Amino acid sequence: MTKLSGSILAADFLNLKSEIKRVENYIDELHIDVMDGHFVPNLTFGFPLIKAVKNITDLPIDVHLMVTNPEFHIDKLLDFDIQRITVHIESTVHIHRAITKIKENNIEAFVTLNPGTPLVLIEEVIPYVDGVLVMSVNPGFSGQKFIAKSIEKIKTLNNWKQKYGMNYSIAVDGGVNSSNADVVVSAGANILIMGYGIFKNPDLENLSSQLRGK
Ligand SMILES: O=C(CO)[C@H](O)[C@H](O)COP(=O)(O)O
Repeated sequence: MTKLSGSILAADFLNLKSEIKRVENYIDELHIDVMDGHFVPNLTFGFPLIKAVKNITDLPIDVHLMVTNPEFHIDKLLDFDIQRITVHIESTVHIHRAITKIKENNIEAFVTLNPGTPLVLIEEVIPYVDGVLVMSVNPGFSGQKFIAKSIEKIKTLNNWKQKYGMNYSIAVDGGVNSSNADVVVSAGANILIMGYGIFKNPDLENLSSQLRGK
């Protein structure tokens, strides 16, 4: 089943409540990018924003830590009743420790990798994760163009499910929209994270009815 996840980076933050209310019936979850201006060249609010979003909606929340030393922040995130924490392979030398800690607290753990990072770097932790997020843009900003080579990564990850006898999720984030969503799903992705594709989409109802449940 394909899930749609709204990346609030593309929302109008001055009207965050109405932005979320406008899309919440058409999506399955919200994606919050926490950026530190160091791991990625952009800054966002961390915990106060998560708290604000939790007060607005009951949608499940995926927190994507685009920060160096993500393990410094996992304890604090446990206070927020979130569905998932996504951690970059490039951001810590202790990825196994970070994943284990997240899972011990009954939160889904996803590992993610930048477009320039080969899949082989995450292979060792595949047996421990609930899912893999393929970054299909260089992280930091909404509204960038989908990097076509990401399709190969999605296909390989899909094949690895058999290799490892696992049924982990495959999420994709960056430049996904109405025109390429079908290709991304056919390659094996089951969670489509979209900023512009959801918050700036005048025909979200149509996209949602086409993709959800597929
Ligand atoms: O991680 C991201 C970019 O770094 C975001 O999730 C981003 O908001 C995706 O937006 P879009 O779908 O418009 O590319």
